[in-house]
Amino acid sequence: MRIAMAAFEVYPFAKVGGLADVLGSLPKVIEKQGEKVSIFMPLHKLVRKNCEKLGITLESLVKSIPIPYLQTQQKFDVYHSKLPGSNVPVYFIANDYYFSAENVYEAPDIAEQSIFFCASVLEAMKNLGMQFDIIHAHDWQTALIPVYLKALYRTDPFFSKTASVFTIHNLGYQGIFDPLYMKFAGLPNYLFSIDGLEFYGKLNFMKGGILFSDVITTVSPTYAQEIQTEEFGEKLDGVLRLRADDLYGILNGIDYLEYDPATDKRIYVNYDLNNVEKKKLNKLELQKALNLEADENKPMIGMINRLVDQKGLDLVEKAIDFIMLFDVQFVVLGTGEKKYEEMFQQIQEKYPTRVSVNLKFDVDLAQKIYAASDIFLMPSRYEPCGLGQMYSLRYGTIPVVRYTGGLADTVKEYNPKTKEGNGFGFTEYDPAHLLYAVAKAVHVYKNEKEHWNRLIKNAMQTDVSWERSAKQYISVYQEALKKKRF
Ligand SMILES: Nc1ncnc2c1ncn2[C@@H]1O[C@H](COP(=O)(O)OP(=O)(O)O[C@H]2O[C@H](CO)[C@@H](O)[C@H](O)[C@H]2O)[C@@H](O)[C@H]1O
Repeated sequence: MRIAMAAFEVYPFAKVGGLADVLGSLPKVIEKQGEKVSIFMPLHKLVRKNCEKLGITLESLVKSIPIPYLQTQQKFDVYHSKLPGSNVPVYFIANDYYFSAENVYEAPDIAEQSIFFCASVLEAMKNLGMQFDIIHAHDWQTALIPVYLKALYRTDPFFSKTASVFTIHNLGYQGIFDPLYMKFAGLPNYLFSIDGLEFYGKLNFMKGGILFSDVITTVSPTYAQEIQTEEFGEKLDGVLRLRADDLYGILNGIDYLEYDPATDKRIYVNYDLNNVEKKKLNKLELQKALNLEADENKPMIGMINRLVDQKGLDLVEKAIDFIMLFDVQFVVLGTGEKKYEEMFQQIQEKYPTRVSVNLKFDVDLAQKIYAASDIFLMPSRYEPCGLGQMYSLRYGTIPVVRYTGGLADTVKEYNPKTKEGNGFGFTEYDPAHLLYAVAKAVHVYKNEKEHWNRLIKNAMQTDVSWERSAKQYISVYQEALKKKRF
């Protein structure tokens, strides 16, 4: 099969959150399993910067391609490179007007930007004569690709054998805009209806992706069920129930080659299951680097997140003073909403010797925290899959999570009787429940060394690789070809 993926973030070219990790790793594993994968992404300013840093040169393929049906004179160029560590081609859609913001999601008009990208991807394929069996679009920024395929390109023989797959990485971001963008996008008016892109009087790109793709996936089996309920459905639960037969939940994985504590160059000291005591050296080094008391026996709780409501940070705010009573260290890495940045700054001021708050985006520091921490905190309000807990497991850092979405699919409560389980968690969205889960973890860490060592072993042996999930994607692609509608 020839598969084209389209997304706004691909690691290492541009990363804001977990979407980049998925696009930077899944295609490589699908390729290893014998399929041909290509990636299409915008040539963000950040991509140019990262390519410079990584010594990657981009090859120019075509220049100044117009898109006749859009209400813009803007044209696009296509550049080409490969996903590092693979043969997966990456095609960059370049246009200085739309993709010159400092960061990925900072363009002045993200609706126009997304429309321009989606149309460019399809026009680039035609222009370069690249036909695909599957076009796999990720998140709302690329959700108009399946819409265009079913609307404007429906009778185009070039795409007659192409099926589309749309993956929801996060239903919390849908791309909701003024209906006037229908005209800019060159989409027929009849699509602006309750059975189409209309959403409470607005235009909803993600709704388009859900309704017009041949198959929909999301990033964990539990989240696939949750989003069909009113509680998690973000007002699209009805539409998702309508397409329940074509909706699959496939758990994300992580790149086992890139993220391996035995070889990871970003961490201070490498270790594996056979010499896991060396993990503590990472803690000692990080304590020194972050000006915390260097004490290998102090439990260190790590947290790495985009600082947004989704991540359950209000629970942390309410529980933190009690958590600090356990005589722990707390290391935070994240950027995001101002209110949360301020909240963490205040926590840092209150506990200057035991808390380290790092309000920046730093992938190297992230790995150091995954390796150094004893406990990784992820109390999300909702979590489509979550990668932080997966990196933690791989690095022998015990996750304490709220059992929702992919967190419920990957973290299993430790049972001291059977010695099974790889972490701790809670279900009710409540600070007391979070506190209890942290207390359990700290208690075992401090008083039950044998169980703690078993937990580390179980965590590091948990399979969070892509192998199984990549197979599932391939069979979903085959389903999409069978299910291809009109
Ligand atoms: N300040 C910082 N510095 C360095 N690295 C940072 C960082 N802040 C976050 N990160 C990194 O960004 C990634 C976050 O990924 P997650 O999957 O946990 O959440 P996210 O909500 O972004 O992803 C969405 O998409 C993914 C992919 O499908 C789903 O797993 C998830 O549930 C969904 O919300 C991790 O690799 C983490 O280390």
